[in-house]
Amino acid sequence: MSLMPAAVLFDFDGTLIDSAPDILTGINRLLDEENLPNLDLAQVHQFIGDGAPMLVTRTFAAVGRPLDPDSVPAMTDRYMAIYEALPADPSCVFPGVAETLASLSADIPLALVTNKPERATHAVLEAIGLAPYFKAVVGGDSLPTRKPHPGPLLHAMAHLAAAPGKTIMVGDGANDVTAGRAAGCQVVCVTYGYPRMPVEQLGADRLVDHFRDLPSALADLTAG
Ligand SMILES: O=C(O)COP(=O)(O)O
Ligand SMILES: [Mg+2]
Repeated sequence: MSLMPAAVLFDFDGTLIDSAPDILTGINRLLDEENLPNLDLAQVHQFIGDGAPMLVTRTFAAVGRPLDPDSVPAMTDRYMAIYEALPADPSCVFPGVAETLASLSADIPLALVTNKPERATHAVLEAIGLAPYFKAVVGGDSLPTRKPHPGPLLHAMAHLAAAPGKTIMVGDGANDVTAGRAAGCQVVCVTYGYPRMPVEQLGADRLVDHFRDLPSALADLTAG
């Protein structure tokens, strides 16, 4: 095997899974309950990545009924209950992800570091068959901080006993790059996710158009 990092940390939404259609379904059911107009997929792509409370906050602002900050937690709980009741479809896994994670995880420890709440993250991972590949899972509500804060990445690396300088973060957005840099990691971004800005401008060390290109990008970065 070529030289590889000590560990790899992965973002979830937009990197491993195309979760936006399920998130859209959940958000629109919530909006229906509130007698509000529905969002479309392009809007949801823009609202994913900063955790469920921010998704809900952006949604209500977009349909013209901004939430009082005090009502965000309860509305987020309601959204998560709807989302968790939706069956996760294994076809949401991006091409090449399952095979690549299977082969990487045979050689190095992998962790998931997502802003999606932890309980829903575990449920989706189990439903789509990716759970066995991760030695640690950190969700957006697992710790007092979430990405772009480096805390969740540092927590995952401590769990894996992996040094930041030898660990690579793989994501799809600015939060992943900012958190990765702040945690002392190199960063790879996929180009097919939900970046909210041109992916070339995120400042990643490498971009990959397809998940199957990841092992060679990891080997390149590790070789320096
Ligand atoms: O729940 C979100 O906002 C998206 O989470 P991510 O960190 O897996 O992209
Ligand atoms: Mg993401």
